[in-house]
Amino acid sequence: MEKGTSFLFSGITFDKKKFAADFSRFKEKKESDDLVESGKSEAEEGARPVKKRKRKATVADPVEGFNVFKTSKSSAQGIQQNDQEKSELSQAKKELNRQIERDALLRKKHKIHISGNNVPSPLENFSELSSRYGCESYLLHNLAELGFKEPTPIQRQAIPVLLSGRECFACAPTGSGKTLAFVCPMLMKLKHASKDGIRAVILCPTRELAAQTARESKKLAKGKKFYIKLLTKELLRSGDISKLPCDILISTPLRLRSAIRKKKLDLSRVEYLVLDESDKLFELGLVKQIDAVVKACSNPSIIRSLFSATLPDFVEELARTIMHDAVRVIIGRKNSASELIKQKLVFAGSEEGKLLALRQSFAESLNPPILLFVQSKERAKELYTELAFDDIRVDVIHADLSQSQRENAVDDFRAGKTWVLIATDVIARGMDFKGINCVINYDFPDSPAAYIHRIGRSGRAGRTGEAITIYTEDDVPFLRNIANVMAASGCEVPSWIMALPKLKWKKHRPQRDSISTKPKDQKE
Ligand SMILES: Nc1ncnc2c1ncn2[C@@H]1O[C@H](COP(=O)(O)OP(=O)(O)OP(=O)(O)O)[C@@H](O)[C@H]1O
Repeated sequence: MEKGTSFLFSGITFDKKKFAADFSRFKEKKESDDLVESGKSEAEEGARPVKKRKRKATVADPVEGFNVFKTSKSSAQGIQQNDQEKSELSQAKKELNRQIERDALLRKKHKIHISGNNVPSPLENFSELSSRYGCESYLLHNLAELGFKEPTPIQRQAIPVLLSGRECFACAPTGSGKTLAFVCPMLMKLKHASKDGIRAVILCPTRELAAQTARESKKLAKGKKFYIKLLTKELLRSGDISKLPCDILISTPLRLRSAIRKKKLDLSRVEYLVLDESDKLFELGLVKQIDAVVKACSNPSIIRSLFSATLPDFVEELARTIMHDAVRVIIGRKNSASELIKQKLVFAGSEEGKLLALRQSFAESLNPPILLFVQSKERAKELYTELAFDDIRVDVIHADLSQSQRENAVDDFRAGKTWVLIATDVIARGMDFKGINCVINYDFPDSPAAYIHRIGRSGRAGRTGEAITIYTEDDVPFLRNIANVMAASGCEVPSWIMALPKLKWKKHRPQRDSISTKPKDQKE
């Protein structure tokens, strides 16, 4: 990728060298004004329109330095025209500078950090979707109906980037509206439903997230007949799905690769590919599947984008190998937790101590909905068995459950039928449960990224939330990394934790004593 340019702290002086790209874009625009009759060029779509210049048709266009055959009259006219051109050029430069300054202020206000060439102006409001990009009324209507008054910071910047036909990798806090940031431009670019094969693909790491994304996309597309399909097991079994009309296909990588292998799908016409929770998708277990999908999406003009709340350097490096002239958008600090979450660390001496502390805190004040994370499905089952007989509406979700059991667990939690949901990391990413009051890390998370995603199930869409992380002696060496995340998002951390040595952290999933309080001979 080419070296990034950030306008964030730029002044108002127009530096031709620094803004060579913008300057040349401006020049190109002037030169092509008479040629472009309708429709916006990519550059025009990106920057706000610079005042259009009407060229005079009376004088033959001089070729610079070769005007020796001109009459004195025409050279006088030429000088006059030159003056006019100069003054128009300086006006346009001023306007461009003002725009750059406005963009910088807006980005600064919303903590939008960018790098890349000719990054389009961020959105000031949703109505710019129609004034700048000709957005259809159904979409604006749906945004209003969903109660979205203002674009979130990631939406302000990523939507114009994608609408300008640029590839994008984006990192923004959990619960900050990344889904809309990629679905909205996708719908706008696709324009109408078509039966010409699959035109867009969204990959999500889990079935639950894929189902949620499909549902949210349909809400945004309401009133417009798009074919938005979730690639389910049933759909995959139902014979030839290659003929199925499908504008947007949403899937997990495993299922999609399986469809590609069985030659059930043709992805050669895909125009847009989104990798949601991209760092998860690039993890060892999934990267081969992603590779297969990326290869199958062979359309040379495909626009790819990567979104996540955590974007480690290795993902950026991988992304650079597949993306062209991409724009990088970071909201706030990279790899940080949402500032809306009050984070706490609690020490427990043993597994028994953990359970006791949990029961006590539930007895004192239970403020559902609560999401409780443990490190494995075995431990999820054990904790469920312990709490199921307490006077709490508790449920559990993990990978050993059938798809319908998993769906029911999510639906009941969403509907408020379940107060406390015990979960493994299977729902740690992307899941949008409205108004979770508290996330409890019953077992310490196995990485800082897992911590950020787990606690990010609360404190979403502008609401506040709470996160409690229980740690034992085994977890102490890893405390510092979590404490760093906490401190970076403004939470207080005991000084002794900040004084702990920094550890290079791979995966921390220690062997823990059983949660079960049943005597050994009564355990299954
Ligand atoms: N412009 C907006 N104004 C208000 N709410 C919004 C806006 N855009 C999205 N939301 C809401 O914010 C919530 C979080 O959005 P979303 O699930 O896309 O977050 P995310 O950034 O993808 O989070 P995660 O990193 O956890 O996947 C959703 O309930 C969504 O409906």
